[in-house]
Amino acid sequence: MGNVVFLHVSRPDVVRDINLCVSLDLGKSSYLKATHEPLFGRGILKSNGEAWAHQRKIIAPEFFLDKVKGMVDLMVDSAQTLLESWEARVDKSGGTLDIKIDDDIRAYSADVISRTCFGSSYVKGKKIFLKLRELQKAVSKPNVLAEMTGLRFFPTKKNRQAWGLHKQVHRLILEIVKESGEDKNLLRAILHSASSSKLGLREAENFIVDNCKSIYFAGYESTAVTAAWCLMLLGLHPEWQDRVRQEVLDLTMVIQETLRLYPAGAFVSRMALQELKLGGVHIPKGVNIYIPVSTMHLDPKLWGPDAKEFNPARFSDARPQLHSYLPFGAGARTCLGQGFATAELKILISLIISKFALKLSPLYQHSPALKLIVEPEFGVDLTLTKVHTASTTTTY
Ligand code: HEM
Repeated sequence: MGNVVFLHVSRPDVVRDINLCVSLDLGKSSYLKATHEPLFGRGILKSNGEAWAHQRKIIAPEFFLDKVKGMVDLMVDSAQTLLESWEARVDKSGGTLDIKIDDDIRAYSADVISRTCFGSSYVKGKKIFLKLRELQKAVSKPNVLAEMTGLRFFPTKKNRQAWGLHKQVHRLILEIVKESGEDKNLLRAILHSASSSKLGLREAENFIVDNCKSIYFAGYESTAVTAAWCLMLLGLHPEWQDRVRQEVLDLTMVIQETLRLYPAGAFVSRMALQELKLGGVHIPKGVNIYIPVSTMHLDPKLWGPDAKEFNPARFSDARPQLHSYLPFGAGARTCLGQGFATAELKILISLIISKFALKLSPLYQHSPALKLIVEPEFGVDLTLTKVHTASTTTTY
C-alpha cells in the first residue's frame, strides 16, 4: 500500500495540477502497467507514455462529432429493438409491467457498441459481452485493494479463473477480427495501425485484443449503468419525466445530474511520472493517485446544501466549477467516448420516456456497489405503463 495516495479532499485545484503534470510528462515512459492486467491488458485504458499517445491518436478520430452523428441511426435502430420488446410485454401483461431493466439496457449498449465500432451484430459479439461481464465480476473483488497491493498477480483460484476467461475473450475477439469485412469502423482503424506498427504477430494480436477489450468495456458497461441510474432517478421523480417529454433539452440536465450522483467511474487515477507536490503533499515518482469522484461530486462546499439531492435544474444556469465535475475525467486522458455516450443515452432515454411512464417499483433495493464501476447491486426495478403523447423533436 506504500505507493498509493487517495486524495480524499474536494480540491479542483489539485485535480488541475495532476492533469497538468501528467500531460507534461507523456513522452517519458511506455507501458507502465503490468502484463497480467486481465481486463484491459495494454490497451488505451491502462497504457501510458508513448504507447498511450499512439493508441489515442488512432482511436480518437473514430469518436469525433461527425463520426458520432453518423452513428445516430444505428443507435435508434438498437433502441427500437428494446422499445418493441417492452411494448409487447406491457401489452401482454395487461397495460402495466414490472420489470428489472438492467439486462435489456446492457443488451442495447452492447448492440450499439458492437454495430457502430466493430460492424458486427450483437448476436456475434454476445459471447464476448458475457465473458467480459464474468471477467469483470472475477476481477472486481477485491478490486481497488488488489490493484494497489499487487494481489492480482498471485495464482489464486479467482485469478486463475480471470486468466482463463481472459484467454477465451482473446480467442473470441480474434475470431471476430478474422471474420470482419472491409467496412470502415474502429476495428479496421486498430487493425490498420497494428499492421503499420512493425509489431510481431503475437504483439500485433495483443494490441488488437487489448484495445477491443478496452473499447468494449469502456463503451458498454459505463453507458449501460448510467442509463439504468438515470431511469431509476426518473422513476423516482415523475415531474422530471413530464419535463423531458415537453422539452428534450431538460434531458441533458437530467443526464448531467445522474452522472453527478452516480458517476460510473468511481475514481480518476493517475501515476506520478515524476516527483510532485500536490496541494502541499509530497508525492514521490511512481505513486498512484486516486481521486474519488463521488466525494467531490457530493461535497456541499462545491455544490451547495442540496448536494445529495436530485436537482437537474442546478445545471440550467450555473456551470460547475472547473475540475469539480469529473464524470468523464479531465485533461489529456479525458473520456474519448463522451460525445458517443451522451448521444447513446439521449436516444435511449428520450425514446423510452416518449413511450412509457416509469415508476420506481417497491421491489427496488437501493444499493450502489463498486464493481470496477458503481452499479446498482440488485438492479433497477421499474413499473411501466404506456403513455400517448405527441412526440417531441429531438436533436442528438
Ligand atoms: C456514461 C458513459 C461513460 C462514462 C461515465 C465514462 C467515463 C470515463 C472516465 C471517468 C474515464 C477516465 C478519464 C480520466 O482518467 O481522466 C474514461 C476514459 C475512457 N473512456 Fe469513457 N466513459 C463513458 C463512455 C465511454 C464510451 C461509450 C466509450 C467508447 C465507445 C468510452 C471510451 C473511453 C476511453 C477509450 C477512455 C480512455 C481514454 C484515455 O485513457 O486516453 N467511454 N471514461
